[in-house]
This record gives sequence, structure tokens and C-alpha cells, in this order.
Amino acid sequence: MGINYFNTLPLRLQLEELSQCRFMDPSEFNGVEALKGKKIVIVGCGSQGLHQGLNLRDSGLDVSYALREAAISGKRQSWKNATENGFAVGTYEQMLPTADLVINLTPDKQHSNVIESVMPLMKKDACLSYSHGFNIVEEGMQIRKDLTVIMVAPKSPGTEVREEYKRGFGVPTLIAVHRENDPRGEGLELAKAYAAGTGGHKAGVLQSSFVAEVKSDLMGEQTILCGVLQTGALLCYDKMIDSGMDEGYASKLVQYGWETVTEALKHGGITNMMDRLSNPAKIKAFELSQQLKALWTPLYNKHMDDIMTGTFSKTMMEDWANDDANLLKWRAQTQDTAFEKSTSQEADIPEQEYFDNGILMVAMIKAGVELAFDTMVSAGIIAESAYYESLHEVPLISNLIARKKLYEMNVVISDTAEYGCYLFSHTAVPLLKDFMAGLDTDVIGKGLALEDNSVDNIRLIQVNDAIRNHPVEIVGKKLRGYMGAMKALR
Ligand SMILES: NC(=O)C1=CN([C@@H]2O[C@H](COP(=O)(O)OP(=O)(O)OC[C@H]3O[C@@H](n4cnc5c(N)ncnc54)[C@H](OP(=O)(O)O)[C@@H]3O)[C@@H](O)[C@H]2O)C=CC1
Ligand SMILES: CC[C@](O)(C(C)=O)C(=O)O
Ligand SMILES: [Mg+2]
Ligand SMILES: [Mg+2]
Repeated sequence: MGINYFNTLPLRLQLEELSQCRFMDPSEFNGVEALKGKKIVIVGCGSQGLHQGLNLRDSGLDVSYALREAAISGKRQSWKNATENGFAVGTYEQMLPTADLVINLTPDKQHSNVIESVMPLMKKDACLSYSHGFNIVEEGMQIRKDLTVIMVAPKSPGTEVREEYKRGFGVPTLIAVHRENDPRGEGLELAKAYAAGTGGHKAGVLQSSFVAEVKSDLMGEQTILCGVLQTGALLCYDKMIDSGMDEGYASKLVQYGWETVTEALKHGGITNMMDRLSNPAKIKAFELSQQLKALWTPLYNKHMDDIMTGTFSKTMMEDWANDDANLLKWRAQTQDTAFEKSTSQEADIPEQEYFDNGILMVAMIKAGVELAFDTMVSAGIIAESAYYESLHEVPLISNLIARKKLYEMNVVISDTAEYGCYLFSHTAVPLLKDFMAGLDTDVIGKGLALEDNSVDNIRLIQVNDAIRNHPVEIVGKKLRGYMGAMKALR
């Protein structure tokens, strides 16, 4: 295990790295020009590897894959992904020595081994890229000094990286150049061209740092993006079943509920999501979200603190060294939950009903997003990054649950995110036991069923003000505005 790079930096540089975040103007991009005619070899052909490779090739770039020997001889899924899509595939020895850009898209857990094998084969003055900075920041991987090291990190699951590109767009992306490895000062141009090749520049690119990406990415995935969705899914489903509701309906409400309510979030932030509720339901959801935030704050702070100090990565790496004992145990437990084993009814639930009968789910999203955003910002992460790692990405992860429940989410996300999701959920589920016991099906499953929807005006004004003036709404409005403008320019 290497030395945590972030912890070796003096405070001045830690703060400088954490606060690196600049929204890049579309005029700063010159398409894929800097990579035209260069040989790009992607190591690994999984969730990100396959989909980024397809986008880069469709953008006119020369893409092939290097897979480990066993994947090729065993015709594993990664080999099938690459060959069935018409890519050239070879071993490290065959592909890497002539590559100008090597993109490492293997699981984070494998990065130290992979880089130790890849690095000696790379030609002098080539470029090495990552889509997540864990290996550099948390494991302190030292890269040969002639190599440029960059990062292009889509703020999205791999499947959606491809879907958005096919729609002629992209997903917001963080790019960075490792301050220790930019010997010829060409890192930024290469990262910009790579981001453009994936379509990211059409959705918004933040020029950031390896450190800021790692600390924000880990926090987002552990809490709101995956941890809260898993926690909420299990608790909401169990509550409905314990209250005697139909299994098929409860299963459907939860499986598709996240996707439906966060679609409103995607278009108009927390404000629009909350506006989809009746006035009494909105006030109820607001109050539930305040209670949830009070309960979750110490847990969120612990996750953020453990990420910042390196305690989280150390603990996870210990689990890696222990044959993933915790990860595998938590994975099996998740697969064994009543929600995962239930079958959703065939009959559709009308779109508005997901809001009316899912008040608690709306409250969980509001609390989870705002708290993730606030906790990241209070730790020195810039608001734009915190927005992408919280509000922006929840709908994309929710789509995965709609496809095949928690199983699909945990398969598509990275191994690091899966571990962090279970870690959070493992504590968050029992933490909410008393809170859940005090609730009824009026907030999850059946709706408020009031005789009339009248509310106190003053209370409604207070609630609306609090929702609309939360800082995540301010930065979100600005960033969604940029995305809309870029989409219109296309
Ligand atoms: N999943 C996501 O949506 C996101 C991931 N990222 C980052 O992208 C990177 C890739 O993650 P992800 O796409 O989830 O990874 P996957 O788990 O989907 O990719 C696995 C790929 O790596 C190969 N692989 C596995 N083990 C090894 C090994 N020991 N040596 C060489 N190759 C190996 C597999 O091939 P085989 O086993 O057949 O050899 C397969 O092709 C990570 O850094 C992650 O943090 C960033 C944003 C989102
Ligand atoms: C949310 C999980 C993620 O960070 C991602 C898809 O962005 C990952 O590591 O998979
Ligand atoms: Mg991420
Ligand atoms: Mg991640």
C-alpha cells in the first residue's frame, strides 16, 4: 500500500488542490484536434471502458483495447464487449508500447497492479489517463516522470455516458492534470480533447484537480448518490409491507419512484421536485427532510471526515487485502433483502401518484442532496463540484434502480462506489429505525388523503423560501442554464 498523496501535501497545497474548480467556456475547446492521429489504448472494457471507447471512436479517434491475457484467452465479457463492437484487442505487450494515450479504465482496486504492469511498457513521453483519481491521491502511485498524467472523469455511470452521446450531447465531466506529471505542459490540451471526444464539453467541463475529484466523488457516491437511495429503498419498501400493503405495488413505487421524482429534480432542482407535491404534502415533506437531516448530519460528517483524512480509503484497502470480506458480505445481504426479492406489479402507477404516495421518498432526496452539498462545501469543495456530485447525478443513478433495482445500481457503479454505498447504508438503516417506526402510509404508500388542501400561508411562504434559497438551488440554476444553452447551440 502506497502513501496517501493528499496527506503528504502541506496544508497550503491541500487547500489549493481542493478548491480547484473552473467551469470552462465552450470556446476553450478545439474538438478532438490534440488527439487526432494519435493511438489511444484503453485498458479494461467494462462500464466506463466500453462506453467511453465507443464515444471516442465515433468522434473520429483511433481507439483499441489492451486486456489482460486471461480475459482474451477466456473470451471474457470485456473481450466480448470490445470485439463484438469491432475494436482491435491485444495484450499489454502488443498494444501499449505504441500508444500515445493509455486510458486506465480498470476497477480502482486493481490500479496499483495494473499501473505497475502498464507503466514499463509505455513509450517515452506518452500520456496516462484515469477517470477517477483514487490511485494517485489515496494510494500515492508514483508515475514515471516523462509521462503526462491526466484525468477525465465523467460525472455519470458508463451506460449514461454513451446514451447522452448518442443523443448528441454528453455528461458533465471533471478534467485535471496531475501536478507531479506534466513534463511538457501538454496535459490540459490532451484532457480537453479527450473530454470533447466523449461529448463531455457539450454538457459542462470543470477544470479541477485529482484531489478535488477524489474527495467529492467518494462523498457523493457514499451518501446521496448510492447510499441514500439504497437506504431509502429498503426502508420505504419494508414500511409499506409492514403496514399490510400489496407487495407488487410497494415494489413498483420504490423501484420506479426514485427515477420519477428525480426527473423533476433534473429539470428544475429541489424547487421543482417539491412543487410537484400538493401544498400540505410539500410542508410534510419539508418537515420530514428537516428531521432526516438532523439524524443524518453526524453520519455525513463522519463520511466526509473519513474521506478527507484517508481513513475511508485505508479501511477499504484493508478489505481489499482481506479478499473483499465486507464487500461480499454486504453484497449478499443486499441481494437477500425483501425489496430485492420482490416483484413489481405490471400495472402502471400514474406519474403524479409517485409524488403523492411517495412523500417520504421526496423528503429523502431533498435531505440527501442538500446535506451532501452542504457537507462537501463546508469541507472546502467548490459549489459547482458539489452540485455535480449530488443533485446532478441522482437522476442518473435512479435510472439504474428503475432498470433492475439495487442489483443494477451496484453492478454499474464502480467497485469503490459499491463499497461506499454499503458502508453508508449499513449504518443508515438502523439509524432511522425509530424515525421509521413513527411514520405511517400517509407519507409512503397511500398519500395524505386530506379532505381539503388548505395550509397556513405564512408557513407555506417560509417553506418555499427555504427550498428556493438553499445554495444548491442557486448554483444548480446557473449550471442547468449553461447546459440548456449548450444544448441549444448544438
Ligand atoms: N462505473 C462507473 O460508472 C464509473 C467509474 N469511474 C471510474 O472508471 C474506472 C473504471 O471503473 P468501471 O468502469 O466501473 O470498471 P469495471 O469494473 O466496469 O471494469 C472492469 C474492466 O477492468 C478489467 N479488469 C478487472 N480486473 C483487472 C485486472 N486485475 N487487470 C486488468 N484488467 C482488469 C475487466 O476485464 P477482465 O476482468 O475481463 O480482465 C473489465 O474490462 C474506475 O477508476 C472508476 O472509479 C468513474 C466514473 C463512473
Ligand atoms: C456514483 C458512482 C460513481 O462515482 C459514478 C457513476 O459517478 C462511480 O464510481 O461509479
Ligand atoms: Mg462519480
Ligand atoms: Mg466514483
